[in-house]
Amino acid sequence: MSVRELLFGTGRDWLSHTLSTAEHASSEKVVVLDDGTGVQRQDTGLLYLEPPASRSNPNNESLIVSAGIHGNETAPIEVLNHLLNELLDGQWHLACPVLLILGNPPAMDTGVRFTDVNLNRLFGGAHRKPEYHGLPEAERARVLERACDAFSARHSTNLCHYDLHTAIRPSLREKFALYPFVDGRDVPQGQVDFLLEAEVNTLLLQHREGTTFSSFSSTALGAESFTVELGKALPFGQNDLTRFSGVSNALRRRMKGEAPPKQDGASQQMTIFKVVHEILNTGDSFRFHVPDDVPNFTMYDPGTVIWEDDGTCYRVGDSPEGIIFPNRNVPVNQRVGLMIRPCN
Ligand SMILES: O=C(O)CCC(=O)N[C@@H](CCC(=O)O)C(=O)O
Ligand SMILES: [Zn+2]
Repeated sequence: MSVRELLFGTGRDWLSHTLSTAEHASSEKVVVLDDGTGVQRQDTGLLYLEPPASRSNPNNESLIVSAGIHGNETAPIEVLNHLLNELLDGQWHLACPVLLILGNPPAMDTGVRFTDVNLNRLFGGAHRKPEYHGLPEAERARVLERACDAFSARHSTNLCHYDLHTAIRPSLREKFALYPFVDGRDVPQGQVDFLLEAEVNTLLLQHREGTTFSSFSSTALGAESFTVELGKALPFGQNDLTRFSGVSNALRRRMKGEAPPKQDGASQQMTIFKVVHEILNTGDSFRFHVPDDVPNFTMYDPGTVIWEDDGTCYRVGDSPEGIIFPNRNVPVNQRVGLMIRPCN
């Protein structure tokens, strides 16, 4: 029997196993690969990978890599599943501890962003709020936080978390990352180089702490964390995975413990924006003036009214601002979009 079948059952791999057990927690299972790497299936969509103690970890790091926090963002899920299949098939050897996560299996199974409530607003303990009590996403946020806590307790040195997403709208800048806000922390150059290696050449600096998965791992675990947006969200089977080869190659290189490639200074440059305003749905009188079909990074001139309600009118300030993730169909008090301004 192949390693894949031992872990996931006849004819299955991690993704098909995760979809088939989406409605219930799968039992724990451990398999040791021929090269001594331990693979522990901790729960549905939750895998802990540990190289043998005798192997060196040249980059001295540990990685949490997640996808499918939104169930309809399928390309990053397929990317992680392919990388895992390569590892299980013996195509390369793992050098560092890795926690691999498929975030929201029931939503993945039905091809929706979430089933009851947006999982990526429930981290940092937000899942404990009474209004989320008993909802499947609240329980999943608790399970994921606990798994990340346990992983970081074992592997706290140079812990990094990449939470992979795709966007609802097209983007004028196709691939971009968001760096969660932590007071006084700057983005390390090594992380910028990794993002460029992954063909992500735009970075957004958050202006305050949030309740996203990357914000949780950054604040609570001290990880270097990013939400990474890799293109437009499409259903399973419709992704052109060649568009994701940058992130796939960069993650494989990190998992193998290889040194970063030499940067080509002229062509590789990160464009950085800072978030200047988070638009929230304020309730009955909230009016959002961004049309439904504008792409991410559409820029607005100073003075443009972006949103208003009976008490507030938000206008673009003294220099142009861009819109990210515009989405008027969110519950009261949730994010309708982000306004950004270029830093360089
Ligand atoms: O395209 C959209 O409107 C949403 C894409 C998405 O899921 N983005 C993440 C960003 C998380 C962050 O701010 O770090 C989200 O909204 O959860
Ligand atoms: Zn997403």
